[in-house]
Amino acid sequence: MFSKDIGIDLGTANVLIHVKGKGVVLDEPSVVAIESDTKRVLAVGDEARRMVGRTPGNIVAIRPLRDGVIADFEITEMMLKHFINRVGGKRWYSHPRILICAPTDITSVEQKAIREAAERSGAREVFMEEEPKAAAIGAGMDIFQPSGNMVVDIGGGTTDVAVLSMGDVVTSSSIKVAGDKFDAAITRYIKNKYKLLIGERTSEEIKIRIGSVYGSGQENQMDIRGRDMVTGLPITVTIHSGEIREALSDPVAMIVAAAKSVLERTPPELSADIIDRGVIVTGGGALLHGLDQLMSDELRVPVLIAEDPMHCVVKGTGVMLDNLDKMSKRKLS
Ligand SMILES: Nc1ncnc2c1ncn2[C@@H]1O[C@H](COP(=O)(O)OP(=O)(O)OP(=O)(O)O)[C@@H](O)[C@H]1O
Repeated sequence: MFSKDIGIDLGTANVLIHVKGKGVVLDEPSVVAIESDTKRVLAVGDEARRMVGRTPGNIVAIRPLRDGVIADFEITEMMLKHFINRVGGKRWYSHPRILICAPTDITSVEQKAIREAAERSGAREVFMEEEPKAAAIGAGMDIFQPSGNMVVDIGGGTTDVAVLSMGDVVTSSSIKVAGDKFDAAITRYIKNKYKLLIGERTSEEIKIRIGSVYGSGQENQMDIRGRDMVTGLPITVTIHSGEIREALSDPVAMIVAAAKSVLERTPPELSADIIDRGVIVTGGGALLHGLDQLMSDELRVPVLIAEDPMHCVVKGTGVMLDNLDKMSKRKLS
């Protein structure tokens, strides 16, 4: 019988929802546009994102989850409820079970509040799972055997590195260096080199279109527009992949260091498994050109980019929902 269990990847950059039997039904940015004086919500998701950096004074487009933590709890709750209701509408007559993967570093108070928000949206039961676990399962790893599996999930706010065995995390590290820090590094580089101010969305677009972290011959260029810091006027500058590589070298080195530190703390038997199976990279950051070659050079183990890396966590929630009764699960108190 069709069940309405749903899995949610509540990410700092994107929220994805998986409905059992239907697959991924929602994939939208974690952005809410509100009227600052009345606090009225004007738009959520894609529509709100189009407003980032382009709103008049009384409208603000907010990313309520930033740097892997909940920066604005009230808005996060509103956004979560909005998305759950959008997916379920009035059809939640059989109250669903909801499994949520939230950022790794949120506090127990925040976890409790997320659960309550989901319950108020009609959930019968709410479960929370660790993001790297869902990412590994969604990437197709069998983490329930007594063998080592290593996943590096590079999202918007955080990079989570974990070695999993027998269904649980053995060694891990979570750092607040991921897609947002890449964008900030690009903004800084262009400001210093060209005295050009660009917006958050432009730096993300540069990263996605010509970003590269490994000099492999595939060089691209892009014309960017922004405000000249000296004249104050709009100008266009052409930038190249090599420059973005330079801009991203520090944050990428921090991710490599986090992965090395996890490998160094991993028991030798599990390390041997990782050499055989390789490290899997998930999350939007996995799409950065050349990341697999760079990491594999640095870590000296095979590194593979997951198929459809931005959907791994939510796909993992789908698999976990199928096994909810069998799997060891952590229900919030
Ligand atoms: N082609 C691409 N190349 C590089 N980065 C990309 C690409 N596409 C998306 N991204 C980046 O991926 C990030 C979003 O990834 P993802 O949706 O996995 O994060 P999230 O799950 O919301 O974040 P978190 O795991 O921190 O909660 C953004 O920073 C985005 O700019």
